[in-house]
Amino acid sequence: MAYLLKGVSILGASPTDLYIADGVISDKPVDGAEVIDAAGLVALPGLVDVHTHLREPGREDAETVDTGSRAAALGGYTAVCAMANTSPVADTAGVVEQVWRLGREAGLVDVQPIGAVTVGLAGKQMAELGAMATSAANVRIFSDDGFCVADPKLMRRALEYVKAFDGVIAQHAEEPRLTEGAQMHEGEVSTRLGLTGWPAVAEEAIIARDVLLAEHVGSRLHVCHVSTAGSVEVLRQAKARGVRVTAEVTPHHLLLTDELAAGYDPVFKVNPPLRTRKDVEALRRALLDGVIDVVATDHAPHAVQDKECEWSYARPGMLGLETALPIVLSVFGPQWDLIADRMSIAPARIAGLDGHGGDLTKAGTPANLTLVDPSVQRVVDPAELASRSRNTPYAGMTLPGRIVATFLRGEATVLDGKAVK
Ligand SMILES: NC(=O)N[C@@H](CC(=O)O)C(=O)O
Ligand SMILES: [Zn+2]
Repeated sequence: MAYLLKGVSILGASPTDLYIADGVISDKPVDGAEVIDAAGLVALPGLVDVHTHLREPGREDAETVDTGSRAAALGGYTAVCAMANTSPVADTAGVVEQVWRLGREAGLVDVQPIGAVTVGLAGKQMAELGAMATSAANVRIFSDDGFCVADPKLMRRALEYVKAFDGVIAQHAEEPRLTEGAQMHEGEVSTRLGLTGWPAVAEEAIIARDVLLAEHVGSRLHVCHVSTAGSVEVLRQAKARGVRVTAEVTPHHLLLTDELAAGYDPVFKVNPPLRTRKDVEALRRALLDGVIDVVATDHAPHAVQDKECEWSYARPGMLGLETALPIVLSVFGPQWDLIADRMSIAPARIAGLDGHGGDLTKAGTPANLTLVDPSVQRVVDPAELASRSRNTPYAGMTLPGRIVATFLRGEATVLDGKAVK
């Protein structure tokens, strides 16, 4: 199928005609191309998420590779990295290949499996990182996300191991002794609500340790869901010294604060927890100045019984794929170059996903892109989400931006705001 995006604005530039044929951007008119009236629409390189929980295998009641892929495409994504905290854990070549194959079958986004760092995410014994790296899934990112690789010797060995093939360890930075029993951010609000707090230093201490380990080994570290102003300062110093560290921030940490816990609605329970206004502002500045490299959703679907219960019993995590771009647009406005870099180009580079995050003005670039209508305001209705779960913290909120179409290697996965298959 060939397409002509008529009058499209590439990253906010003046309107032009963009042709897609044979899976790539074409610089000459293509006969018989299907014409899409793209006046007023902005083309972005397809979004790439380095932190998605797809829940398959094991919790198909919360999400599957298929439903999660659909949510991703509808959110403007063309690639997602699937976290390893499934059941069984993605700690062998067999499981990562299964997830990779399910992604291919769904065919809506490129699903790039992340492998566990330790067997069963138990933090005791290194998983077979090499076998996962050389498997069909071609794993490059390893993470025990959900848990921190707390043992410094294991962390060091993992960093050393992946250096051989330029892999990266993505750390969920949480010193477990400092977060025992934690229910929310430790501060004024937790004191008032009588909930045990997760102190900012539990995150910052691990990041400080890990940038030193990464520096010592000369290997690549990626920090998941950075949530505090202090973490930003640790990262700023490490980057200034040339440490090979990258970092992500979630849409919810860019917008929401710990005050939301006051209603005890578990939809706002997440790890790391929502922090303070001061943290939110520091994270926004860090994304703007590049100390934080990417926006990652940490899309964390949960079944109703795991979320609609008493706060302390509820699982942490919130949906993200279908609302990420609207949230980022609402926070930063139409800064298209920034959005393209932090949500597509930089994440594709971190994940080693060639073909994503390409230059849409160049002929021959793989046609992975999304078309956004920034003029539309939409109310988030959980019932309309493609995800199998409903735990969005944005229900009822009016957000800017509608994903009109998404293309994966030149094939439409979303047209007119609807998934094609
Ligand atoms: N973010 C969360 O609160 N939960 C994630 C795990 C994680 O990303 O730490 C999950 O798998 O549900
Ligand atoms: Zn995590």
